[in-house]
Formats: sequence, C-alpha cells, structure tokens
Amino acid sequence: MSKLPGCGHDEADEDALRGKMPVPDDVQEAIRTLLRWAGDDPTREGLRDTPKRVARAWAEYCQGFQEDPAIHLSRTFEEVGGYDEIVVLKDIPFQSHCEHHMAPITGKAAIAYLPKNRVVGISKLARVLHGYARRLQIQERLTAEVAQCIWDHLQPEGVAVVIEAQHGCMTGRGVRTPGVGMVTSRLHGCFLADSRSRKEVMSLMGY
Ligand SMILES: Nc1nc2c(ncn2[C@@H]2O[C@H](COP(=O)(O)OP(=O)(O)OP(=O)(O)O)[C@@H](O)[C@H]2O)c(=O)[nH]1
Ligand SMILES: [Zn+2]
Repeated sequence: MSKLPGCGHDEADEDALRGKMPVPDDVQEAIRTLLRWAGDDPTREGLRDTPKRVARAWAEYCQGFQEDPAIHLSRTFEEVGGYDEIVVLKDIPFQSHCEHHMAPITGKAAIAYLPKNRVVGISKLARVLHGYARRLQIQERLTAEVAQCIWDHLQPEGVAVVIEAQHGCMTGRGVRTPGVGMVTSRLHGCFLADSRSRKEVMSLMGY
C-alpha cells in the first residue's frame, strides 16, 4: 500500500498517524524472502502488510532485550509489620520463544522468596519474569535468570522459582507431542541449603 485512497499521505505518514513503529526495509525484505521460501506469494493482497506486522510482533515478543528486569526490584517496602515468612506468587502466566526454533513457549511460573527486612511489590516479580521471558530463551536459563535477579537485587534469605511450560517446537512440529510439559526449578539461599525450608516453599508453591 503506497498511498491512502484520496489522500496525500505516503506509507510512512500513515504508519506515523497510526502510531506504528517504523520497520526498516531490510527487515521487511527478510520476511518477504521467508514467505517466498515457504511457498507463498508476498505480493498478494493478504500478505502485503505481513512483513511489517511480523516485524512488529517480534519486536514485542523480544521486548525484554530492551530492558534490565532488575529495575523492577529497585523499589522496596520496609514497613511489613514484622512479617518474616515466605511470600509466594503462583500461576503467573507467561509467553516466551525458544532460541532454537523461535517457537512459542507458554506456561506458568511460581516465584517465592523469604524476605530479609524488606519486601517488593508483588507485581514486580511478574515483571521480572516477563522481562526475561520476552527474549529468545531456553527454559532452564529463563528459570535461572529470574531466580538470580531476585537473589542479587532483593538480597532475601532465599529464592525459589519453578516454571512449567509447553514448547511449541515439541507440539506443533518435530516430535509432535501435544500436552507434554517441561518443569524446571532454581533455588537459592535457605531453600537450597535447608531441606525443611525447601519442603515448605515447594508445598506453598503447590509442588
Ligand atoms: N533443554 C531445552 N531444550 C529445548 C528447549 N526448547 C527447545 N529445546 C530443544 O532444543 C533441541 C534442539 O535440537 P536440534 O536437534 O538441534 O533441533 P531439531 O533437529 O529441530 O530437533 P527436534 O526438535 O527434535 O526436531 C530440541 O531437542 C528441542 O526440543 C528448552 O527450553 N530447553
Ligand atoms: Zn524450540
């Protein structure tokens, strides 16, 4: 689409008017090449804007590369009324993409920590997860990065992260085993060192 009918705007003007991110020509061309290689005709009407849409979708899927998730842990609260027990955020849904096939990884995470003197707003735990999930990942690294970030920046007594996810590269292609789930966990501090603490946190997380 080069011009809006009856209007002097070109394509770039139209994107700007609609608040759309510009997509470099070489990125669009790469997606056209892929469409052609897959057997379709990138010039047909239905695919004409697809290169831009795909590029913008990938910018969104990979938004985490543009942020340092630790930023979400910079604000903490110390007035906790003496609360010194485990805090758990369960069933946090997320989407990521595997670095091998760029296929979706969809699942849920449980994040727990035992605070030392201060707590963080609970939404921030989900924001840290999303900051790492919105990158090309393997599940093991995603799990480790979320746990390490909380461990380093909140400096609690302990951290536990459990992730359960389905991998599109195993369901929609390749071995084609729908319903199969992968479970990963990472523990730090008292949850790693002390088996009673570990049992307690795992049970609170539902494992
Ligand atoms: N450990 C791990 N493996 C993953 C993850 N996501 C995808 N994979 C695997 O990455 C592997 C890549 O293996 P390759 O043999 O190089 O790729 P492939 O020929 O496409 O393999 P198949 O998927 O078996 O068809 C596959 O076994 C995937 O199942 C992940 O998060 N963690
Ligand atoms: Zn994969």
